[in-house]
Amino acid sequence: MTDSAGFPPMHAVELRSVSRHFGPVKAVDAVDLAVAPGEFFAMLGPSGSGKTTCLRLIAGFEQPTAGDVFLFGASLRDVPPYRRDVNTVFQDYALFPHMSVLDNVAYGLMVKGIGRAERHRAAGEALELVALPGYGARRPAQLSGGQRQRVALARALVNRPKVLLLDEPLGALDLKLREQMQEELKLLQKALGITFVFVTHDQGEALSMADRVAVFNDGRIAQVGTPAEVYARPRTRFVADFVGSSNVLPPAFCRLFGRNGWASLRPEALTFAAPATGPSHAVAGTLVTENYLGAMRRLAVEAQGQRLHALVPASAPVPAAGAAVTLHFSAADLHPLDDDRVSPAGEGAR
Ligand SMILES: Nc1ncnc2c1ncn2[C@@H]1O[C@H](COP(=O)(O)OP(=O)(O)OP(=O)(O)O)[C@@H](O)[C@H]1O
Repeated sequence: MTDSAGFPPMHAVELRSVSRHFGPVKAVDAVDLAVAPGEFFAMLGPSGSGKTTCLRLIAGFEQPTAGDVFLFGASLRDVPPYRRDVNTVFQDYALFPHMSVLDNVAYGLMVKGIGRAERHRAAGEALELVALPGYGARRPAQLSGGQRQRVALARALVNRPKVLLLDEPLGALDLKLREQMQEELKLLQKALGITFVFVTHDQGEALSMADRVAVFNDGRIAQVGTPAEVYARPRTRFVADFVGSSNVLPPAFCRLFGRNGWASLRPEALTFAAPATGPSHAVAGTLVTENYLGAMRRLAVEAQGQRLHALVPASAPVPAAGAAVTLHFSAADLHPLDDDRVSPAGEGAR
C-alpha cells in the first residue's frame, strides 16, 4: 500500500471522487465518502443505486474508472483483494457445502498458510463469538438460515479484519430472525470495535443499526447523516420518500401553509387532535382508506388535491372510509426540501 497524498489516516474507509462506469451505465458516479474507525456505516438505496458496486470497490473486486479508495489513509490502488485488510459477508453466505463448519470458518487462515491446530483454535473462537460453539463438525446444510449467516460472519471475523463489508447479509432471513440478527450484529460490532460497512435496501434496518447512513440514488449519494438526520431532516424529495415513506408535498400545497417550494411531512406528524404546543396547521379532507398495521393504522386522506398518509395509534378511533376528517400538524414538522437538487421526476438527487 502507498501513502495517500499527505492525508492523515483518520478515516477507516475513504472514497474520493470514485466512479465505476460500465459503458454507459454509471453504477457509481463521483462518490465521496468517509467512514470513521469503529463506525457502523450503512449504504442504503433502492435496487440498482450502486451500493454493491461501492462495496466491491472497497473490497477490490471492482476497480474505479476514476478516483481512489483509501483504507486507513493508504491508497488501495493496485492492491489486490486478498491484500486488503477487509473481509466481505455476502447475502448468500457463500459457504462451501462439502466442508465442515469449522473448516469453512478456518478457510481464510488456511489460505494464509496457518497450521491446522492454530486455525481450528481461531475458528472455534470465532464460532463462540457468533454464539455457535459446538457446531464445528456440522455441514452447512445441517444448519438453519440464521446459523449459516452466523457461520459466514465467523468466517469473515476469523481474520480479524479492520473493516468488515456486509452485502445484505440478512436478506435471506425471515423477519423475526432478521430483527434478532440486527440486534446481535450491532452488539458484536460494538464489542469488537471493527468498522462495519453494511449494504441494505431496507430503510428500517439501516436506521436501526447504523451510526450513519449514506442514501444512494442513481450511482450517487443523495445524503449522508445519522439515522435521525436522514429521517427527520431529509434534504431531497428522494430521501424523504425513500427513508420512511414521507408525504412529499409540492409547492402549491405548501403555499397554503406559508411555505415556498417542496416540503416533507412525516406520516406520524399528522394527527386528529391539534398539537398541544407551538404553531400548527389544520387540513380538511376525506378519508380514502385505512390499513391496520398492528400497533398503528395507516390512513390515506385526500386533502387539497393531495393524497396524505398519516400514521395514528391503532387504538385511535378512526371514522369510516369516505368520512370528512381534519388532520393537524405542527408547523415545525413541515420540513423544507432542497428542491434545486431534485429532477422534475423526483428521482434524481444531483
Ligand atoms: N458488471 C456489470 N456490468 C454492467 N453493469 C453493471 C455491472 N455491475 C453492476 N452494474 C449496474 O450498475 C448499477 C448499480 O448496480 P449495483 O449492484 O451496485 O446496485 P445495488 O444498489 O447494489 O442494487 P441491488 O440492491 O439490487 O443489489 C445497476 O444498474 C447495475 O445493473
